[in-house]
Amino acid sequence: MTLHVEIQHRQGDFQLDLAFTSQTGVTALFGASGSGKTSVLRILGGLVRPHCGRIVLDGEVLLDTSTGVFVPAHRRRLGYVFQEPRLFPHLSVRQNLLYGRWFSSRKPNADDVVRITDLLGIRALLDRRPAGLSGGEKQRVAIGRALLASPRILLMDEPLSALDEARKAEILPYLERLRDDVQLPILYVSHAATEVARLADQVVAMADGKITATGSASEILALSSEATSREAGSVLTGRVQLAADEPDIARIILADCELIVPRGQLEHGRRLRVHIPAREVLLATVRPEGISALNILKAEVEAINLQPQGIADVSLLCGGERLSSRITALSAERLSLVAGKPVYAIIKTVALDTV
Ligand SMILES: Nc1ncnc2c1ncn2[C@@H]1O[C@H](COP(=O)(O)OP(=O)(O)OP(=O)(O)O)[C@@H](O)[C@H]1O
Repeated sequence: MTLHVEIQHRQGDFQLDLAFTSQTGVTALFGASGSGKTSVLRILGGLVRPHCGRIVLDGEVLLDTSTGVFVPAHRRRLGYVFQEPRLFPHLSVRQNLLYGRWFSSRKPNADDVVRITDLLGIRALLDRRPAGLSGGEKQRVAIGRALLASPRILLMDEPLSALDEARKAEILPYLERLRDDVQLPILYVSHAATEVARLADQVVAMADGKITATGSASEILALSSEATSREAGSVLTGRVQLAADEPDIARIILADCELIVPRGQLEHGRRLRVHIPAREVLLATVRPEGISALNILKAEVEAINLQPQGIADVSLLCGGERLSSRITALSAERLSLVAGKPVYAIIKTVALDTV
């Protein structure tokens, strides 16, 4: 799958001006509120016609303002999942799920319904009404409805933002399954670094209607640019290991070290990306004792970048992994940090943001 997007569009005082190409996998449109992410999705979905633009999906031109091509929304075969599930309250889950077929050229059959309801863990809910479902269940039904319309790509607009942390944790593994098992291309709008770290193969960072950076999740989330500074940090990839004698925790096995995190809904053996915000990584020059943090990693200072307002961004090497720590310049000075110095990186387990 290749999606090529070029847009120039003014709405009120706001100007969108961007171009990007996304490949198979999950591409995240990542940026602060008001950066224009939803506007891009609405234009892609055919809900808004931009002043100037060209959108090509796998060689098919969906929009080209220079030649007057505008494929209407219902013919684009794109699945749309919004922040709110937008289910019909008077229809059962089954009827809600099948609603999307009216707009699909490929009608789902009974096998499709079984496959998708199993994938999303909603088969037992088929005869229920939306009013009786939890927020997480409703959103999984909304995802199922979008999938049953056989989309070529799924557009997701902050699909977890209306949910509490527990419901987010419930849905994230299903999105990972869509990415890994179904291999459905997803364009995922989010301002949450945690979700982007966990899901995205490619990140398009946006600010003020423009693209500020594109790259892998680890490249973009390591940046301390204006768009990401609050969440600057590292993205580490490992495999989940669960042990019967450790019922509450999971170990994330990385290249040369491991992290302990709350078990939550994590599945044994699954590849997982964890985002560790730089502000949650403390440094010590001797191994701390009598401390509640479970993750204390041996590391070496790679580089120190002094930032405005007395902040120091410290890049660390932990075995084969690169970890960022954001401390005050005063602390860096007091610890006499220099490149090559051995240190201990202390990560609060709850700060791992795997959920
Ligand atoms: N129909 C419209 N008319 C005028 N301005 C609009 C319109 N729709 C959106 N905007 C403005 O465009 C800008 C981008 O909005 P958009 O919703 O795309 O941002 P976003 O990054 O998705 O933000 P959020 O995460 O808060 O949804 C905002 O300043 C918004 O006020």
